[in-house]
Amino acid sequence: MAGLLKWARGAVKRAPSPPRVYPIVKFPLISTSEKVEEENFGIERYYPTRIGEVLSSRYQVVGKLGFGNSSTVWLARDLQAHRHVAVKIFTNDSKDTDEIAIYKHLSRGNTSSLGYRYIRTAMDSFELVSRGLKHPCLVHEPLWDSLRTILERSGRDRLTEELLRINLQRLFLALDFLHMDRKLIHTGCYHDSLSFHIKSDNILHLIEDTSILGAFEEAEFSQPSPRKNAADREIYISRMLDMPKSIGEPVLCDFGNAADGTKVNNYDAYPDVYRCPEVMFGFPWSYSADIWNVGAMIWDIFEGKHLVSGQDPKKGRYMTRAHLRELISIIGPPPLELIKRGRRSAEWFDENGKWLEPDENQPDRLPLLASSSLEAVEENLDGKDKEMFLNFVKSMLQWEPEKRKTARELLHDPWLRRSQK
Ligand SMILES: Nc1ncnc2c1ncn2[C@@H]1O[C@H](COP(=O)(O)OP(=O)(O)OP(=O)(O)O)[C@@H](O)[C@H]1O
Repeated sequence: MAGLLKWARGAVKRAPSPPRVYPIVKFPLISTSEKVEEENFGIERYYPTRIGEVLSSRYQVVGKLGFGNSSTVWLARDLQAHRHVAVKIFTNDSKDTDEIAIYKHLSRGNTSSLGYRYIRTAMDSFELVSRGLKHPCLVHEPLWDSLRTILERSGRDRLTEELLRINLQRLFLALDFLHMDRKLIHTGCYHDSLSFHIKSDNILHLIEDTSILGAFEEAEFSQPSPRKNAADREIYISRMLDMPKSIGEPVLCDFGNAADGTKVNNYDAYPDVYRCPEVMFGFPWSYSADIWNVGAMIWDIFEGKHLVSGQDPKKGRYMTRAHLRELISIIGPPPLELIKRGRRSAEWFDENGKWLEPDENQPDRLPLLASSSLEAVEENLDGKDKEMFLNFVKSMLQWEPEKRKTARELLHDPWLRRSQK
């Protein structure tokens, strides 16, 4: 009987759709002298995707969603499952096969846990080959704008307090799953110009109103996006998805550089202003480094500016000493215990934990800044709201990693829970 039911279910399964035929139509042509999107990162590294192309005998590309340093991302129609998907096609030099392994690892966790809903998952993976070189590919749920793009679209530079809470609640659920269930730290290695930390670009939104996917496909079909003809390919301008009827839940993305939390991680990680004290001082970092990262990111999306600049007035660029003295000004000096643990502490502190001020022998040092506080640099809230918000932020921006609250503890924070009226 069970076999018969299975057969019946299979028999009524829809046959794969035939690929849509893309007629040769006119499209706005971009001058060959203009550099377009991924061309700025070295075009020969990218797979020469064409709109209308069927990938892996299953996914027909219907438009370009975006690009990054290591991939292009395309909206595709899954001809077998009769739905839209996002296909991320990695460059031929990418180390992002790690990302595929990480998605496999993520899917082996407790997928019924709440946090799993708030991380980007992979539905499939395959490989393309172009000019003899491999391009790993991941298939994801199509997602809507990132937090950063939402702010840009709305012409604002900061989220409302309520939106901030909603996003952070989901983010901490995602991090709790990542840290506790999967033993992963979101941000691992850090390359000079690339940053893979938790940031507003890495928080995208689920699409509940799927009509925007059909509208995207039709818009590309009837009014093809501008493109440039290059020797072996067409280079397209990405198309934005329309505004959905309502914005779906936020999901955390970009796990390609996640670090194994069960190992001792002692290498340089996190880009400049998001870097936690343990990385600056040079001792091992763990899950709590992500928490510091979130504390610093909150400033970007709620205050409309970085918490610190890290700009060294004498060197004219980011320097750890400039970062440290800004932090000292707003959260006070680091405890002696922490200074003693740091491999690099002697560069900035004496053996009693006192900041090394400039003197005749070392005039190039930076003097400490005037003392300020998080209260003084927070500009949006007043009274009780401000007090509760700052207590919440301070529980993340603790010099000592052990004193930072975990993602799970932060979910119980009184300021964060205030929205659940
Ligand atoms: N699932 C998705 N749905 C819709 N758009 C997406 C999706 N994934 C990525 N994008 C779009 O594609 C862009 C590039 O994606 P992503 O940041 O993952 O690429 P990347 O090559 O890993 O970037 P980088 O290496 O520069 O951080 C994103 O900014 C986003 O606009």
